[in-house]
Amino acid sequence: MNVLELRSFYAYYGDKKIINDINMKIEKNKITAIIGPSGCGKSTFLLSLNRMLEESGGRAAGNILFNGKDIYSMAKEEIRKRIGIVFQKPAPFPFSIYKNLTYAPIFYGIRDKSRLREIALDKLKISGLYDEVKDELGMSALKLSGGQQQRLCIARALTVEPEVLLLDEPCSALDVKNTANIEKMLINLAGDYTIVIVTHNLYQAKRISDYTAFMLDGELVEYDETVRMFSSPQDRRTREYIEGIYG
Ligand SMILES: Nc1ncnc2c1ncn2[C@@H]1O[C@H](COP(=O)(O)OP(=O)(O)OP(=O)(O)O)[C@@H](O)[C@H]1O
Repeated sequence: MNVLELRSFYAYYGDKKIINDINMKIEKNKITAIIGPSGCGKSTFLLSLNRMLEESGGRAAGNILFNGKDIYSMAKEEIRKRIGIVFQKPAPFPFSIYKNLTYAPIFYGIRDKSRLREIALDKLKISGLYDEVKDELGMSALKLSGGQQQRLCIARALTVEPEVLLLDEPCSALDVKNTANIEKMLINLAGDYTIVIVTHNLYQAKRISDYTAFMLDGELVEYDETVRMFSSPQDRRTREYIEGIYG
């Protein structure tokens, strides 16, 4: 079953076409990796999926269906709640760890203190941070390490129970150990959430994703199960990209 479907989708910054006629279905509760050379439009693609494209000054044309409904006909707040996003640079709010985790649920109307605590602790556990911070929930999130901050940002994105989690190079500022922690977490999350991850790291795409999409100059060149894409790419350009990086 697919959660998101792009139909003849285009994205522009000014007159410049960044995304060119993408048709694609994104499978529910799977990890889909978006790969491609720098500047090919991966981030623009991701921002399009929850309408943050507009905030960054871009413009969309064509359709993106979310559970069959066009996201451009839905309220932005609803889209943001149901399709969360985490960026490359960990960016916790300059508040306590606990407040980072209750901020969005409070914004969306949850007032019950025990419910808020339950949400915060649950997401900390999911992110694997609980044991590391359980006695310091009142501490500023900015005092956490970079890897912990990024796990907190993912936990925070999950506090409003999105269906889809978008991640834009979430590990590129992290070391190997922190990257491994996040990859493990994402694999665990995939049973309950649909994950779309932009990565320049082909090994990462191979390790964690079920499907991989290869983009070039704003076009979707090839989209397939990750195992197939890496073992027998159908398009010469995909093969060259994969081989170029490896070789
Ligand atoms: N806010 C913006 N305003 C104008 N042009 C932009 C904006 N954001 C991105 N672009 C342009 O859109 C094109 C695609 O950028 P994008 O960030 O989507 O590529 P990318 O594949 O994610 O690149 P990288 O791997 O380097 O992050 C680039 O030419 C970039 O300069």
